[in-house]
Amino acid sequence: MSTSKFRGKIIQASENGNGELPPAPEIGVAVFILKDNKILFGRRRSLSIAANTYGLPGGHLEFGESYEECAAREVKEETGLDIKNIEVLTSNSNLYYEEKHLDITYARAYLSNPNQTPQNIEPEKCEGWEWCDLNNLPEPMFGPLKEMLQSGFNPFLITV
Ligand SMILES: Nc1nc2c([nH]c(=O)n2[C@H]2C[C@H](O)[C@@H](COP(=O)(O)OP(=O)(O)OP(=O)(O)O)O2)c(=O)[nH]1
Repeated sequence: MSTSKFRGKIIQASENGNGELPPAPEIGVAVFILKDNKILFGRRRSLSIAANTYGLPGGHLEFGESYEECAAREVKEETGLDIKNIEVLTSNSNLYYEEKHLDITYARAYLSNPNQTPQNIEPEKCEGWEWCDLNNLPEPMFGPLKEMLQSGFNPFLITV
């Protein structure tokens, strides 16, 4: 019988009655793209978790990918932008809405060509991209991201 651990407790596949294990944590990468004093945010559409909130470009880590590779790939897929100087800043783990366990790594990056403008390549997932000031952040914001920024996390200043 297969087992899994949930909140420190060993769980057997039969325990939830249908023979399924609890869902695995989701590994995500979200990218602060910095331009002058602005950060790129997009308003999420209803297909994804945290619908209608503002979040950073990003997505799920694929098998064999580094965080930096994931950051570059997701940014390109979602915005068409090429980014450079990608640095991993921090990670956090959240039980979000008590439904999903999100393990998110945040990276920072800059535009390879500062004249590039973001395109909304996945309009089914995002309403569009906006450059926002750190002192005038868009609302409502993706919960864990908001908590991090409200606690004083500053992607412009953090040294890694
Ligand atoms: N894009 C993005 N994801 C975030 C942020 N904060 C945060 O916890 N996440 C989590 C939600 C998901 O568990 C995970 C991936 O994000 P996503 O929901 O945008 O994924 P996606 O559909 O674009 O990616 P994919 O499945 O195509 O790889 O990261 C954020 O600011 N931006």
